Amino acid sequence: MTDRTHDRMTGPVVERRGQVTEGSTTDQRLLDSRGPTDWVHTDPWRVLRIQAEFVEGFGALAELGPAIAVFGSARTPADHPHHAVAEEAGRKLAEAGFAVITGGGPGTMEGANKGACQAGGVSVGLGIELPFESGLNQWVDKGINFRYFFARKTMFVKYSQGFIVLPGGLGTLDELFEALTLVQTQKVTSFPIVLIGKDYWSGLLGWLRETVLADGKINAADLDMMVLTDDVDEAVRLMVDARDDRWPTPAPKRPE
Ligand SMILES: C/C(=C\CNc1ncnc2c1ncn2[C@@H]1O[C@H](COP(=O)(O)O)[C@@H](O)[C@H]1O)CO
Repeated sequence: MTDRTHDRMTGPVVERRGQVTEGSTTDQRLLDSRGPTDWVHTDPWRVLRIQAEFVEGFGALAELGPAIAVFGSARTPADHPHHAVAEEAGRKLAEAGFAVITGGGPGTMEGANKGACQAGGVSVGLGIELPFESGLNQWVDKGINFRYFFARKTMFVKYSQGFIVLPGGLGTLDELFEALTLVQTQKVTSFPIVLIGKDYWSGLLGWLRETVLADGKINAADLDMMVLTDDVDEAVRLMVDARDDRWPTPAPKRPE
């Protein structure tokens, strides 16, 4: 007969004989509020929190409809021309029937949310928990706060039909290059990426062409994934065209 008195069960994991490790059971940890709390910082527990971020994000955004993400610097002052461009982009995207998704933070994000909100559109902010608290800007009407960048990034790509990228720093570059990689590897299809700000972005595009392309690290066609413009109307038109290609106007219903 097996002596089960020394079995240790932690959820689905059973430990016996030499494999038994010291520690409390899951129930004990749940019910004994005086017990150690460091277990909530363990990886298995973190997985549940990550899962919860996906579940909450998918739930909150499932019925958003066509949306465009607008990226750009968190540091753009409200009186900077880039802020006005972001506001114009948010407004014109909303007027074209798009929800506008930003990182929900200050600067360019706030500009785009303000434009969308004031135009009566759906203004979304996907915030990120950072060591320096900034919170969702006041123009976000539907906001989700994420702990994990990767869960948040999934939401941007899953719920946007295109990206508009205004001048920005490392965060913006990360978002731009992630989108480019996803399009290049065909993880997303029919996904326009428009850079607004010729003066700001020309240097980067020149380096991609003259160094990265010249050295054979990308194909010429990869550069065509981005359109560079100063014209917000052109940026919005490209988004509308992509939407129309993807969802052509449904044929009128035949009378019953
Ligand atoms: C820097 C400050 C606050 C930062 N708060 C942010 N809130 C939400 N999203 C953010 C924040 N900072 C960066 N992001 C994301 O990256 C992009 C901007 O980063 P950049 O380095 O400024 O270019 C932006 O699109 C967000 O998605 C206090 O001012």
